[in-house]
Amino acid sequence: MSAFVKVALLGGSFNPPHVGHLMAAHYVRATQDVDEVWFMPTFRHPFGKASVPFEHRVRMCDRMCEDASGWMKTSRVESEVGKDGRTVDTLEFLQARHPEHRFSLVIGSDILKDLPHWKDFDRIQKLVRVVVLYRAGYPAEGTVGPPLAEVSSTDIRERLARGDPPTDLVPSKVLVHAREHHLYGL
Ligand SMILES: Nc1ncnc2c1ncn2[C@@H]1O[C@H](COP(=O)(O)OP(=O)(O)OP(=O)(O)O)[C@@H](O)[C@H]1O
Ligand SMILES: O=C(O)c1ccc[n+]([C@@H]2O[C@H](COP(=O)([O-])O)[C@@H](O)[C@H]2O)c1
Repeated sequence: MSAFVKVALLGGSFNPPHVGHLMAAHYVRATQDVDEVWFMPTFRHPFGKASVPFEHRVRMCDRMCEDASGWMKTSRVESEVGKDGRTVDTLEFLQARHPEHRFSLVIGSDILKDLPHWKDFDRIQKLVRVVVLYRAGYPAEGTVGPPLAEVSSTDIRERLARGDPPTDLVPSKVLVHAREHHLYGL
């Protein structure tokens, strides 16, 4: 057994979290030799993507983690790095803070087209193992596993906007939080 805690990081807006994120976490934990999966909501999105406040997205991710036995967590680290939300800076910060952990970075294949615009993706690949999941609709070289759920936060926000509650796509505890706080027009 490794002396290190092996942590897979799944960064994103989580606006809101959905079953695609949940399935991705389960898939990674089941197949990619990791002990924990951490959801890492954006604080300052590098491309300026607008979302409901960070605290709500953290709390919705927490609700999504509640039924797992501690291996699925939410990290507030993006609010602590103090820079402009670039993943390379977050990874350096986490590695300095947790020398006892071995991190990997998980991304969906929809993100591959954006990587030329990321800061220092070459350095990211030197710092950590990068796992690219096959997001349904985005086939690409080098992905792992079968196509994962065809669901996005964008679809969910659109359904909410037209009064069609996406109870089949969002963990029920996440929807409870969104309802209690009147997020997304609920
Ligand atoms: N259904 C899915 N299958 C595989 N990966 C996913 C899926 N949904 C999201 N991801 C991955 O999870 C990470 C965070 O995604 P994010 O929170 O931006 O969700 P999203 O559904 O893509 O949101 P939006 O529609 O608002 O862009 C990204 O790496 C993304 O590729
Ligand atoms: O590091 C970068 O330059 C960079 C540029 C854009 C996005 N990211 C990260 O990519 C992850 C997914 O973002 P998104 O747009 O799908 O919500 C999230 O963790 C972002 O911080 C990172």
